[in-house]
Amino acid sequence: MSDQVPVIWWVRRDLRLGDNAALAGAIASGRPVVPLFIHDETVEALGAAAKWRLGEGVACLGQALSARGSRLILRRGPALDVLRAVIAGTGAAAVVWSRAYDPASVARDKAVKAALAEDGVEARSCAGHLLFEPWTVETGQGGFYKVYTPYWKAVRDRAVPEPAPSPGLIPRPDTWPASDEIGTWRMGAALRRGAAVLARFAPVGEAAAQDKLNEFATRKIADYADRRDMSAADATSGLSAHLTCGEISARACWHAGLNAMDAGKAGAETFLKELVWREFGWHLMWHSPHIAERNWREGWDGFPWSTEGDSPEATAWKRGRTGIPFVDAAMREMYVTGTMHNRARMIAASWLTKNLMTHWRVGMDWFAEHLIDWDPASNAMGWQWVAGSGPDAAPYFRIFNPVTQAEKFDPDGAYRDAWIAEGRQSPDPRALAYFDAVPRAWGLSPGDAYPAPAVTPEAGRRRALAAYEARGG
Ligand SMILES: Cc1cc2nc3c(=O)[nH]c(=O)nc-3n(C[C@H](O)[C@H](O)[C@H](O)COP(=O)(O)OP(=O)(O)OC[C@H]3O[C@@H](n4cnc5c(N)ncnc54)[C@H](O)[C@@H]3O)c2cc1C
Repeated sequence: MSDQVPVIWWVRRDLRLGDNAALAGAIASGRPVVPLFIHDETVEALGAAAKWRLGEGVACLGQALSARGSRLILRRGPALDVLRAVIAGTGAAAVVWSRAYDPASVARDKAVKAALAEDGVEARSCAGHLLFEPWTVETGQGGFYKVYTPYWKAVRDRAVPEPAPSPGLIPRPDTWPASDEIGTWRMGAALRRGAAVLARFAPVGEAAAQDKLNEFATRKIADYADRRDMSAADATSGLSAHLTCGEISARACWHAGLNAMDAGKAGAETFLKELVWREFGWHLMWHSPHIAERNWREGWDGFPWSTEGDSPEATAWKRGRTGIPFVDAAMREMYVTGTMHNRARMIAASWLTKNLMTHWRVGMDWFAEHLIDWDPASNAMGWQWVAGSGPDAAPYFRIFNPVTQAEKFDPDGAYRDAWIAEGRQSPDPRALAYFDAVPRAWGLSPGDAYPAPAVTPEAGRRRALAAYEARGG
């Protein structure tokens, strides 16, 4: 086969040049590489914030490729149709991509692989999104792990290859296939005016991700274990959206953590453990994909959660207007930055599923719409963990009290002050940004009175526990 027959690098959740086995494999073939991003039905299905963030990441990768004399070709349509069209147009003989593990992508990729094989085109998938392929971690009995700690013990000493450097040269074809302009895809359309606010708060791209990792490993990782729960402390890596988009590899993060551990930085192991929570989420989703659809434990199916996403209580939760400052601060942080502190996610989720007795799916779907770091596995695992219906979940009767949680994790009120404007003399700019981020139709203004809670922590707790006991504990 001629060396000039191109290879297509099908770009998906690996918006990076460094440590990218799919790209490296394409280059190693010695043939011209056609980087291709497809706006297919899995992109169409994304929530508003995640779609906007992906679009920004794709644009950034396009610029990085152009700076190296390559290009990112953009096409829209069902993945197989687009691949066949680009193969026909370029004469490409192979397609290579980084694996995805959510059920919709797995089904698509299987179908694409089979169809391309029938067409006589080589199709190869590579690892890259995770540290450990989900099927490679097995219990002694040959099953999958349902509890985090034994999973951690099973993987913590595994050898993880060092991240590979960025390629020097990306060979280009003589002629490029046609490409859409990303602007015509309007990936921020569903966010409306919220996109401009997010753009101020969300760093994008491989270089930004690497900077964040370096800064974290140099300045923050030593205190990570002690300070990661302090919601206003800026003590975590802030890498989640970069990881979700694949702008940095999990291996690069893992090795930064290992190096910090070798250097005696106390919080480093906790950081590795958190990276492994992400792995565990994907392990669970791979082996039990229903985790994102229904109660992982069937015993919860009869629980009297409200499934009404637009009840007055659920609506107040969605809008950051519950009257419980820690919960409201959390929700507002999400509209402005597209992310939410982990402790705040737990408290916001607990308030919805326990004090407001609303189904975790309502919350999971809402987060999926508004998080730029939306990760189907971590989101589903997190919600089912808080709700009590998941594997290795927090017991239902352990109900977070947002007032005592605030005393512990936001002792000086800095987090609540950062995100709540009502009643403040000179509100924080971030608190004001919330009013620019949310839909005008909500009719909110910083001069509004702060709402009184519809349910107090004590009353909500009693109601939730009564329902739990009626279910038989
Ligand atoms: C209800 C709920 C929903 C969540 N939804 C998401 C989601 O959609 N996307 C997402 O990336 N994370 C989700 N998480 C996990 C966690 O809140 C975020 O990963 C974390 O807040 C990201 O901030 P960071 O990058 O500064 O994390 P760090 O504390 O710096 O951790 C480093 C990395 O480890 C991983 N990680 C950390 N904590 C967890 C965790 N509890 N579960 C899984 N992975 C973790 C993330 O990839 C993170 O970037 C959810 C948690 C809960 C309780």
